Amino acid sequence: MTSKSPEDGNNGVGSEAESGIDRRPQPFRAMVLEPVVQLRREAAGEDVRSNRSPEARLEEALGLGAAINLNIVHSAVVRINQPKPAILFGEGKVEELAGLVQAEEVDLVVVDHPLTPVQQRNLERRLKTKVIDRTGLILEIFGDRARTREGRLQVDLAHLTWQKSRLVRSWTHLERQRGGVGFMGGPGETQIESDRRQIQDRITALEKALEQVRRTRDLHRKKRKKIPQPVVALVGYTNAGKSTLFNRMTESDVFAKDLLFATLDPTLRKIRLPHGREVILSDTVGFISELPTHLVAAFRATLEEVLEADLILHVRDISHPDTDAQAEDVKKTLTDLGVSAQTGAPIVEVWNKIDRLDPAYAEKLLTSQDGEGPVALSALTGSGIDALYARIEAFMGQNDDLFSLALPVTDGGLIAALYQMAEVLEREDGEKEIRVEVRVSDKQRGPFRDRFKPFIVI
Ligand SMILES: Nc1nc2c(ncn2[C@@H]2O[C@H](COP(=O)(O)OP(=O)(O)OP(=O)(O)O)[C@@H](O)[C@H]2O)c(=O)[nH]1
Ligand SMILES: [Mg+2]
Repeated sequence: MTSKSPEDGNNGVGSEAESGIDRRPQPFRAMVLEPVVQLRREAAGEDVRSNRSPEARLEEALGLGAAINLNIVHSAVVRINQPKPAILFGEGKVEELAGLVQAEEVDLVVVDHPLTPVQQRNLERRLKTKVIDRTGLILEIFGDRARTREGRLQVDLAHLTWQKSRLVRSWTHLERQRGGVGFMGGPGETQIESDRRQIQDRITALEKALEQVRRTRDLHRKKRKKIPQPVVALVGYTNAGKSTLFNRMTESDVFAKDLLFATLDPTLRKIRLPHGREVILSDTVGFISELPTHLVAAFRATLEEVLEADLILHVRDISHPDTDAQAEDVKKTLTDLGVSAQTGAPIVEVWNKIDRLDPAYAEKLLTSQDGEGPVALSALTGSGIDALYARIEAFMGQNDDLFSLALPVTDGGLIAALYQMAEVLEREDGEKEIRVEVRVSDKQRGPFRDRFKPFIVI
């Protein structure tokens, strides 16, 4: 649940002074490179990246850059015949890039490909500027977005674990927090080296703090479990439209933007479906291809809402050229998280953004829904949303039980408990007893019977 405490403010960078003076540092002049390793593509039969064209991948990388407000002055797909262990690219290419970095006054080079610590360091030396890879960039975005205490702790932990595993100087948002000015202001290499022990100490401290936060969360969740509403979780690739759909369904206004990783902290809200049933809807962080595994792990706690959901809606941007590859990535991440078709909650695909499709095709999708396959809709315009409600209701309703009860009017506690555990469909207050018709969900059936058995009429 998103909670804002006074300390949950900005991460330091980009916060504006009360006086209204904009103290934001100028955006970094960045260069984004999309390496295409020919050999690797052939060898990597199951590499999902190879399902995407280099241009599409570059575009996503640019989106990631934009998500952290980089001023991208140059971008290119770079073909590599054989990756060089020391510098990834060929000698000639590095020379050329170094010239470009100088000419364009580039402060940061993003390489959308995993870099070994050695490659990163060598490239930084040769290009005379900061170099980060995809993981580094995603960590930066997450660091920038995390608003709740738990979110920040998780990102810090993921960042430190990553840093420790690489044992190499790299700028991090932690350094910025320590008072640096933006990306470049961190301490020097020797300091990081000497900090290595401190990194471990901080990791231990963070793990402890997270444990505490999680315990509190657990308590909240246990409390929630006592309420009868089932949980419906929205998952999907970043920018698929989860938050937009969440806002439409909850009539609320969570942050939804054409921005990768707009949402980081989970949000839960209760909604009433057209037929009266109440469910809790949860919006969460989006997934992306090659989401670093330790980041997935760090966000496990956050994603527990998803793991424990009664129904998962997999929101897809069906208008995106890479929608199939994105769907594969999401499924893979869900599997990594331990949600599978066999063991986890049922998953319904929601094909979003049909307003961007050819109208005839969109119409066909809308009219050919069979109540079993994907639900096509537009979160933006609202068309098709009723079919989604109907689907959720069908899912929720299929295991419901209806009961008639006669309760003594004198027992207020009992009646309060009834409203906690069941959905009251009808109520008739008599002199001595209250007659009610109720609907009880699958997961409440056991406790409900234990408590109300003597009062059940039918
Ligand atoms: N045309 C169109 N645009 C949509 C639709 N749904 C969402 N969008 C747009 O897609 C962009 C991303 O929407 P979000 O709701 O922020 O996506 P998200 O899945 O929450 O993204 P993250 O939080 O980054 O994972 C926004 O610019 C939305 O306005 C839709 O049905 N049609
Ligand atoms: Mg979102």
